[in-house]
Amino acid sequence: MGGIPVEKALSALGNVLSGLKNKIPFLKDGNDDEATIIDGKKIAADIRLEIKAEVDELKTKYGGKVPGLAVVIVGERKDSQTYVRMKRKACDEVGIHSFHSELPETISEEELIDVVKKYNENPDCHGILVQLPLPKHIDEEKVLGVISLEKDVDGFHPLNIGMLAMKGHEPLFMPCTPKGSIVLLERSGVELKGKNAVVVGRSNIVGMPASMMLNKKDCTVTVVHSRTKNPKEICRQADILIAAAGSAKMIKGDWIKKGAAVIDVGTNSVEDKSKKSGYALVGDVDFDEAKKRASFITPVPGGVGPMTIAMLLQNCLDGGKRAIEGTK
Ligand SMILES: Nc1nc(=O)c2c([nH]1)NC[C@@H]1CN(c3ccc(C(=O)N[C@@H](CCC(=O)O)C(=O)O)cc3)C=[N+]21
Repeated sequence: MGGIPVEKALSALGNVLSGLKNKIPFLKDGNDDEATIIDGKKIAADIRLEIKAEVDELKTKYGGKVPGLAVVIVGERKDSQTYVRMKRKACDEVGIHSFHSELPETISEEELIDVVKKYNENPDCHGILVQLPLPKHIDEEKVLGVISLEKDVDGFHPLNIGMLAMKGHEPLFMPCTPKGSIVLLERSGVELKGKNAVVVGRSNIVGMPASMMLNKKDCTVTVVHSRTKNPKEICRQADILIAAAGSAKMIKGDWIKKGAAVIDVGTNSVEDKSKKSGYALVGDVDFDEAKKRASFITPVPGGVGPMTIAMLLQNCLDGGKRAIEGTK
């Protein structure tokens, strides 16, 4: 069971050791005051290898059956097309079959719902992802609510979110970005139990589920949002800080408690003439300032982003396994 135990253990150990290195004076290299940078790209690549091994195992055991993911994209937004391309490539890499529906901007809500229902009924499809945002004439929640609970690999269905919130319940799937943030902390050896965690932002897809997941991990959680009176003072109490506000570099060095672990979920594109594309991706945290105070910090890009996709693959594998093995 569980793929390649030796490589897996060594890699996990490597991640924890590179985290510990900064904590133990004689192991530490470089500047004492700088945080360990959590390498999301590397951790996501490790996870993809683990997933690939499990997909292969499933395939051998069940006569060639593999998990299947349907990706539904409406319209021609450049960023959505990029994300969808990355998801497709990641599926190919681990051996998950992917189905694609590229639908015109003008599609009606009913037609889109029919596409989702077809995938609900397709036994070779174990996960359905409707790329957000959808065009304005379509009610996102209505469409997401049609996705079968067992195939809700984004974890956005109200019942999955409800089970995440409730004590004594576990959702079938958890949203990928906050789940990826927590896996980054765990694989870096950051203890969560009893810690003060602050989540900046309360969106349905990141901030709100992140706060519930941290609560389930026994953190004491505070949510900071646009109406919070003293966000800086509250952030300064955080042992764990998750920034998901969607505002470039809003979290400055003096918002960070010394030794905090900082996960930056922001992906803001800002103009940058030195780049060929004309823009650069920056987080919600002022990275250069924050790394002087934090003990751990994620970069943007290369932090949470790659983990979002790794967690999507993990959710597909989990859904595919439940369906193929006939368990619930
Ligand atoms: N139904 C749905 N599910 C989603 O999970 C979903 C969505 N809709 N809509 C859009 C957002 C955004 N999202 C990202 C995925 C990967 C990176 C990622 O890998 N970023 C790279 C950089 C990529 C680049 O250079 O542009 C990084 O941070 O290193 C970022 C963002 C998933 N989303």
